[in-house]
Amino acid sequence: MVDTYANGAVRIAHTEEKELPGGWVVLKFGGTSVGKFAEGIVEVVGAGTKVGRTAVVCSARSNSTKLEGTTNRLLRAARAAEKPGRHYDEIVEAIRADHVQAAKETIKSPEILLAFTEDVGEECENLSKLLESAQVMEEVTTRAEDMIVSKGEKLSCRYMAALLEDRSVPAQFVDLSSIVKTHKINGQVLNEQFYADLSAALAEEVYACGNKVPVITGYFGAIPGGLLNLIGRGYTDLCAALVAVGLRARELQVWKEVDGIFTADPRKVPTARLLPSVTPAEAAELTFYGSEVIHPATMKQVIRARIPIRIKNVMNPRGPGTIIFPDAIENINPRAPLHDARLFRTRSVSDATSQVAGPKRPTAVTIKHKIMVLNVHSNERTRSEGFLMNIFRLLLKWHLSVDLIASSEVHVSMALHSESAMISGGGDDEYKIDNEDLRGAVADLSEYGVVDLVPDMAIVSLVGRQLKNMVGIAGKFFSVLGDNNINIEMISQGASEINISCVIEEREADRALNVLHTNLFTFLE
Ligand SMILES: Nc1ncnc2c1ncn2[C@@H]1O[C@H](COP(=O)(O)OP(=O)(O)O)[C@@H](O)[C@H]1O
Ligand SMILES: N[C@@H](CC(=O)OP(=O)(O)O)C(=O)O
Repeated sequence: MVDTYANGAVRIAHTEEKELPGGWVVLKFGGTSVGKFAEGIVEVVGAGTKVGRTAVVCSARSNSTKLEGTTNRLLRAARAAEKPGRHYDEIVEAIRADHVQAAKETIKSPEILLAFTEDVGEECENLSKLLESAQVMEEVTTRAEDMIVSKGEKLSCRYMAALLEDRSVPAQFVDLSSIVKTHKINGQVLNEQFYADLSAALAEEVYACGNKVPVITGYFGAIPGGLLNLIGRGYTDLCAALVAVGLRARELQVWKEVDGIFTADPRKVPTARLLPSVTPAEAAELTFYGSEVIHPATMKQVIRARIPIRIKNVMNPRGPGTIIFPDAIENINPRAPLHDARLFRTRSVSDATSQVAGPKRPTAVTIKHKIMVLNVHSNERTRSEGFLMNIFRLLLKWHLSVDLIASSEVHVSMALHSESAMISGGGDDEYKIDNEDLRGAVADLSEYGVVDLVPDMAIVSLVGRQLKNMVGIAGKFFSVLGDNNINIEMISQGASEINISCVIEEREADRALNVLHTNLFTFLE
């Protein structure tokens, strides 16, 4: 007799699952991929099921750009619920219509289409109720906001599961919106035990799908403090990573609309080349300094579990992509898996560990936009140790985090990044500070020295595991910028042995990227 779950899925013994050829591969698809290439996703998943066990994790749908996507619409609905009137109704209706329309265009089976349309209706009705009650309470709490946002992934995954079924790939929608049992985590949120427990719980959800492909909501659970608050946008990457860890997957595949990681942003540098592989530390550095290919928390989890991450393109599934391959186990620092575990290093070129075969070259060049430099020149009364301590204390107080720092005994320059504008004006208008935290920080910092702000800047970074062995590379980096009349506001080199960064004017950013790529990458051919 066939052993089945309550939902009808065939139960496969866990031991048997592990014996299946190839093991588990976890596939993560972002919102724009679901929005624009849903049928391409079906093909990728269908092909995956032929060679091993496949689990799918999806973000909320975006028809064109993330800005106009479901998550942003849901957040706008939450803001509308904070004001009087039912202005959120039209947003809910737009979300509903959008999903139904997508299904009508792609799902052929009338039964599957009908069932999906009814599910969408129910989810949207429930969403309206959530918004209504938030309005009555005159507050959208973090918890309510998370519940509102979770609808995006639910709708998206219901759609992908329906489409897979329609194309004869047996699939099962998996809702993780209440996977986190708050009483179990004992107030300790996002520590390693929490992630370990969660990974195990996610694997159980997958096993419960039996022989069907699980289509898992990237939104996972009622984390105290809020998923959006604590993890931020891009939480689906982390969810996929935890599923991969729980399943001890053979590989985590992150499907995007770009062939993989390039030597520079291919949309800005036409001669950029696809990199077959990068190290976890390089990928982390690139993500932090503007080439956001993968959420940083994601990498930490999978690399610690020694699972390779492959970046692939939904528009070109046959392409090899880029693989982020975990380091050898002895080099993984369990507390900080993206960093070298050795305490003592040598930067000497004769160091045995630095004898890399083949030509030495930087891995990639990247730009981080929306940077502002904050300079503090100490007044003479303060001693240097106390000076730096006070500055960092005030940055903490005002929730400002520093991307890059250069300091002398009595002067400190810090590059700050913010997605939202902290300053307005410029051109013929006076600059003014729009952000409360920045205003508070400037007022407090002024007690310790003279403060000035330099807006409209960008960080340009050269990243590569071989940089530390490339004698003269820093000189070349700065002279290429100088030869092209690109003024450097601030330099930081040495803190990371795989990164050389400096701050330049935003208006020069794309030109800098191109001249650096031309001069530091192509001459090495
Ligand atoms: N070095 C790089 N390699 C690949 N993509 C890069 C790089 N630097 C920046 N990017 C940009 O990162 C984006 C990632 O791909 P995409 O799938 O479009 O993003 P998202 O997942 O945010 O929708 C692309 O828009 C690409 O232009
Ligand atoms: N839907 C969420 C979470 C997410 O991870 O999105 P994406 O995978 O498309 O970056 C967002 O837009 O932030």
